[in-house]
Amino acid sequence: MDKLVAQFPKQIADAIEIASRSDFSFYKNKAFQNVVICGMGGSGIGGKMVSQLFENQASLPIILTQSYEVPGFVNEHTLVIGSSYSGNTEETLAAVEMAKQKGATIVGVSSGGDLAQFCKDNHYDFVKLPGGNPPRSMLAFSAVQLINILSKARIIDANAIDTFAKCRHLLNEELISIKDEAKKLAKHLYGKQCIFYADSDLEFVAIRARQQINENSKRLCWHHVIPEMNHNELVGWAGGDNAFAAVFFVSQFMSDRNKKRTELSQEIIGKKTKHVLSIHGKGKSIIEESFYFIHIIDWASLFLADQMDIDPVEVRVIDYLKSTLDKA
Ligand SMILES: O=P(O)(O)OC[C@H]1O[C@H](O)[C@H](O)[C@@H](O)[C@@H]1O
Repeated sequence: MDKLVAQFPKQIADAIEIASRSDFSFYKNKAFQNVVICGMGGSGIGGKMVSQLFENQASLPIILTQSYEVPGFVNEHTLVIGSSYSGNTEETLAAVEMAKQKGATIVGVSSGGDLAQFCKDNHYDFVKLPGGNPPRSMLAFSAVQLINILSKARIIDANAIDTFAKCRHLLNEELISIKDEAKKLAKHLYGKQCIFYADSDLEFVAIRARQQINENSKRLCWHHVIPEMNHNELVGWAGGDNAFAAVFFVSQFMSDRNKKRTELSQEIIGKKTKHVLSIHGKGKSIIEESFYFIHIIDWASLFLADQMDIDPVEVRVIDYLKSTLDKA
């Protein structure tokens, strides 16, 4: 897993290369009214990332769905993107099948599996990713392909992918500080109940933190966002103590009001636990900044696993669940 995380900056370039070779026809003579991305876990996070990062710029609503179904509004004017790294995740496969029944335009993104076959059988456009790795380690690949599909359809800026190229440079330039921050974060989380907070525009960053600590470090944790947590979870901190470690991802692009809310939340939480850490963003755009945060998170989840002498790769409990479901 260390090798895969170290390759994250390079994966961005490799993913752009795959995107540049993709030859699509799905958008020709189509006037889409909405977009639905279907994806779970390590593939779903790419959909969440893209739907949030391009929310203000996109000409259409972009929704992520993480279940066996697509929303009721899906019809022949909907673009549905099925994103599953293995191509075999049953929720995603059921959702794209339902989208097909509703006459939606479908594009698949996977390394193969049943999703590849489904796209082949139905003559849907398909992007093939390099296979053989845990889906969560291939986020750059799935996110870049989603961006490429959306920009090809002119739903987002045609040059959106260029911003991703800049992320690679930022991650390479900042590697030492990224690893230092990740070590600090892992130390902060060790032996405690982890809670991640981010501005609501960057919820996917906090979700990525939760997912990576769950799967790589095998720890329970949760996340919430500013400002919504100010209306409920902050009160729950009445029961908080030093067993909890709070982490705030502080974006440079946060509104002044949310900045103030973050500071006040930190002050209030700081009265309950001495373990409150802020991680400040770097980068010239929110896209660069989110890749910066994600690289810190990914490394931290491995450092934490190492401190606990845990194998970050195995997800035996998910394998057990899936095989039991298969027999049911
Ligand atoms: O990207 P996919 O192949 O659809 O996988 C989605 C998810 O499936 C399983 O639950 C894996 O254990 C997760 O790690 C993965 O993120």
